[in-house]
Amino acid sequence: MEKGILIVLSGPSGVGKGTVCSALRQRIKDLTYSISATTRAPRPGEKDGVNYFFKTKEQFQSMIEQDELLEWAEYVGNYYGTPAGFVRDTLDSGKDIILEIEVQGALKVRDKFPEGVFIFLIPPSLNELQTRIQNRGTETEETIRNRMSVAKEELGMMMKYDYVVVNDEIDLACSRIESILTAEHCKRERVMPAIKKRILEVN
Ligand SMILES: Nc1nc2c(ncn2[C@@H]2O[C@H](COP(=O)(O)OP(=O)(O)O)[C@@H](O)[C@H]2O)c(=O)[nH]1
Ligand SMILES: Nc1ncnc2c1ncn2[C@@H]1O[C@H](COP(=O)(O)OP(=O)(O)O)[C@@H](O)[C@H]1O
Repeated sequence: MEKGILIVLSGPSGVGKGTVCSALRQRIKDLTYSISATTRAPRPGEKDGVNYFFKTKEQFQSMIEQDELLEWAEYVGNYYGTPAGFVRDTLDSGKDIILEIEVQGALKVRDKFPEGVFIFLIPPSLNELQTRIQNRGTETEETIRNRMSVAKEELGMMMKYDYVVVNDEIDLACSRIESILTAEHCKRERVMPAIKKRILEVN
């Protein structure tokens, strides 16, 4: 069986990765989402095993020691990592998987999966980025300052990605990413299952 495609979506905090990713999963039903492990505290409404696997520092350390993580990174005082087994099993079953991770981790994934598709989401402007983080209302003023300063560094890394997508409007950003994925499937001489279904329905 043909392996699935590994997709990495990165971008500064508050750009809309989470929002765009869930909209994309609504549109592309056969896209699997990789749930990361983190030592960050859950935000209101976040659920263990849905948004993240919430871990203590000791549990996270043990995952590193047991070689359970495809990559991991420290980001603004917390650890984040991608469980390796789930990613490999999904790809082996022929399904595409999307990882929503920050830049340092993405570069490590690139070493292991050079054939992956690396997409960087950017805001229309830095002012708009700050407004989005503030309006989300999940961060303290200090965390927002730290995240904005990391954001500027991260934006400097966008040329290391295969594609840069502007998240001005959620629907537009999703369509751009969908087009990228369609093109990547074509490059690999495949038709995305969602498109195949659409064509069959028309005929
Ligand atoms: N390297 C790495 N980064 C991750 C992982 N999971 C999430 N991240 C990134 O960690 C950063 C902080 O995530 P989070 O605290 O949820 O904040 P948010 O991006 O503002 O929603 C974001 O850039 C995420 O994409 C992971 O498994 N590995
Ligand atoms: N295109 C957009 N236009 C306006 N607001 C957006 C857009 N995309 C996301 N948002 C809002 O910006 C905030 C941050 O989005 P989120 O998905 O949490 O970002 P990230 O996962 O990158 O940190 C949320 O309040 C979200 O509703």
